[in-house]
Order: sequence, then C-alpha cells, then structure tokens
Amino acid sequence: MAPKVVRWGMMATGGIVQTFTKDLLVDPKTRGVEDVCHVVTAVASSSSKDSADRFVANFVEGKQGDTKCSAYASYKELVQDSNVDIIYVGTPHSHHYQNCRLALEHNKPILCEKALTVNAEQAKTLIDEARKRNLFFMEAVWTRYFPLSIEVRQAIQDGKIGEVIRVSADLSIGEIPEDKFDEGHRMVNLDLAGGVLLDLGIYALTWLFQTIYHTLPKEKRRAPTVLGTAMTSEPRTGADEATTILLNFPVSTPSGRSSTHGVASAALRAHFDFERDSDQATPAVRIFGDQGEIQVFGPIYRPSRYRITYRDKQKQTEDKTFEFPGGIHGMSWEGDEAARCWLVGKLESETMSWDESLVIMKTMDNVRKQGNLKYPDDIESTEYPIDLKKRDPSKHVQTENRD
Ligand SMILES: NC(=O)C1=CN([C@@H]2O[C@H](COP(=O)(O)OP(=O)(O)OC[C@H]3O[C@@H](n4cnc5c(N)ncnc54)[C@H](OP(=O)(O)O)[C@@H]3O)[C@@H](O)[C@H]2O)C=CC1
Ligand SMILES: O=C1OC[C@@H](O)[C@H](O)[C@H]1O
Repeated sequence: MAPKVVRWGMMATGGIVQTFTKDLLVDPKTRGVEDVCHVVTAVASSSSKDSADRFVANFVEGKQGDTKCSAYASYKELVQDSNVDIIYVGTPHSHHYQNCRLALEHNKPILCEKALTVNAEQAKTLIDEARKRNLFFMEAVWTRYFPLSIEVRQAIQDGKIGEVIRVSADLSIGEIPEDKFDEGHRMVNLDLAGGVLLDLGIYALTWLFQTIYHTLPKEKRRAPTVLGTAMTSEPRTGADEATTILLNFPVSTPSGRSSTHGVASAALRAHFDFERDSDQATPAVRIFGDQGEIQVFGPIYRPSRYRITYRDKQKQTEDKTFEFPGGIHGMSWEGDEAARCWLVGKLESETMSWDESLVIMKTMDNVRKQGNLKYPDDIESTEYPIDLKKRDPSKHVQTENRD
C-alpha cells in the first residue's frame, strides 16, 4: 500500500526547524518506514518573507518532487493555510505558549519543540485547549523515539537488570558561556527562557522519567518529589548555568521497595565526558538495577551506544551501537510518530503523553521555585494573545546544532 502523505507547516526558520525539515524529507524507507511519508507545504518566518523564501529554496525545493511549499512572513498566515495538516513549532520555548495558542485557535494539530512551555500552568492550558478542540498535540522530545531509547525501556520492562534502584543522567556541554553565547543567545537570555534547566536539564529529566516513570503501567505512575536542587546563575544574565536535581519516585516493587531515586544534572561549563570519543568513554546515563546496570553513552539527547552489565559474572556484557539511517540527525522518528498519531485521530502520543509532559513541567517549576529562578512576567503568563517583547532579528544569533 502507498504510504499516507502528511503535509507539514514549519513555524520559524531557525536552527532546529532546518534540522527537522532535512530529516523529515529523507526517504522514510531508508529507516524501514513504509506507512507514512512527509512533505512540507508551508513555512513561516516572523522576521521576513525573505527568510521564509530562503528556507524553502535551501531545505525544501527539489526534495519533495512536485509538491509546492508556500513561504509566509507571519505565523498567522501559516496557521490559516488549508494545505497544512500539522504545524511544527520551532521557536524558542519562551514563545511556545503564544505560538501554540495561535495554531490551536486555528484548529491546527501541533508538534512543539521542547521544552513544551515555560511552566506547567501554560502546558496545562494548551493541553486543555487541544483536548477541547479535539486536536493532536505533542512535545517534540525526539530522543524518546530513538530505537535505542525504545530498546532500553524494553530491557527495563523485561527485567533484564532486575528492579531499578537509581538512575543518574547528565547533560553538561563543556562550553564557557562568556565565550560561546553572547547575552542575547537563547541559551542564556532570560527573555527567551534561557538557561540549562529548560534547554538541557530536560534531557536528563527525560532519561529519569522514561526509565523510571514511563516503564511502569499507567495506573502505577506517580509524580516524584523534588528532594533537593542546586542552581548556579550565569554571571551576566542570571539564567541558570548549572542545575542539579534529586528526585524520589514513589514505586511499589515485588521486593517491597517504595522509592526509586533519580539524579539529574546539566551544566554549561562542565562536560558530560571529555573522553566521549575514545575507548575511555564513561556513561552519561546510568540505570542501576539490583541485577545489573544499563549505561548509555552521551550526548544523551542523541545517544548511539548503550551497554548492559550484569551482577552475575556468567552473563556476558552486552554492547550495542546504533546508526542514523539515511544520514538523518535523528528527528525523523518523532515526525513519523506525530504523523501516525494524527492520521488515526489520536490526540496524544503514548510515548510522550500529556500526563508526562505535564509532570515534567511541574518538576521543573518546583526546581525553579527552589532555585528562585523566574522569567519575565510576559513569558510566564497564560494570557493570550500577548505581544511578547519585540526583538531585532538582525541581532538574532541562530543556534548551530551540535551532535
Ligand atoms: N530537539 C533538539 O535537538 C533541539 C531543540 N531545540 C529547541 O528548539 C527551539 C528553538 O531553538 P533553535 O532552533 O536552536 O533556535 P534558533 O534561535 O536557531 O531559532 C529560533 C527561531 O524562532 C523564531 N523566533 C520567533 N521569535 C523569536 C524571538 N523573539 N527570538 C528568537 N527567535 C525567534 C526565529 O525564526 P523566524 O525569524 O523565522 O520566525 C528563529 O530563527 C527551542 O525551544 C529549543 O529548546 C533547539 C535545538 C535542538
Ligand atoms: O535540544 C537541544 O539538544 C541539542 C543541544 O545542542 C541544544 O542546545 C538543545 O536545545
């Protein structure tokens, strides 16, 4: 049977939208996907029509046969385009709430970049709105859809390492912020909800949640308590440049244990593993079970290798490495998932459910409260519409993507 075609509309023309578009337009058959395929039928830039035109010329034209792609100079025109099935929101997370409200208001399903919003109240408002309007809505946490992540979750559910006692996960990127990011960069700019918690810490939390919380049957999933946090401010902007979090997940195991611990960390100046490309590499995620351990090698947003070691020395250590088929960066799998969900009329993806997005946002709210980290009132607000602070697009520093 011919694959079903899903028509995407891209909201923004920045770094991540470019990467996502490139991945989406790689032939799905290269990754064994036969049921869906993707085209990009519209792109919008809030800075200029020129930027949207350039995007179409560089990333879309010539990559999807005869399918045409419109270029718009406003997000409003994009959400009004009837040739678009689903919108990918790739703006800074400070803007997700306003941008998603706009799309939902025009009855468009959404795949929205992480972090879903700035706070849990905004996330809940969007979820309620999507539910009310019967629209698909998903946080684009790409890593969850990697074959590697699926296998690791399955290994835990199969009991390969016994009961999970503790999980630690780190995403520290080893950059000197004063050299790497000017004060306007989204990584450190509070007006764009900059800082490591929402940008990088969310991956460490993703690993804790997908291995401890998500591997339980739905009715047994309980929000963790936040036992402790440490937060360091970036000297120029006050954004968090290092955050460490200790979580306690309530569980109920056959052996009578009632909690599983999670330790999540993220930082700009430290690095998860300076030896990452050598045979001295150390794992950035460690899932400690009572019968063994699963180690995932970083960067944890795009891991390609894991190892399982066993208490029982008769059992062989297992090492597994993954390829990125068709030369993809790794974002196509979440695109396939969103397309499939939308095609069958699902409102949410099981793998990144509304419940889990919300629990994670609540956890991050709690961490920020303890660290006394606030963003400007307009980006914390649930009011809609708000004209967020104007920027000068000529001063915008576009993110380059790391591998
Ligand atoms: N999943 C992943 O691997 C990654 C996810 N991300 C997430 O994607 C989002 C965007 O990041 P990224 O693409 O790196 O950022 P960029 O700065 O490269 O691009 C963001 C784009 O958003 C649009 N935009 C709208 N309003 C603003 C504003 N006030 N300031 C700046 N840009 C604005 C601009 O596009 P235009 O002018 O065309 O409207 C801009 O190019 C973030 O939420 C981030 O967390 C980022 C990197 C990797
Ligand atoms: O989501 C992300 O993943 C990759 C990182 O390089 C980037 O800063 C972050 O936003």
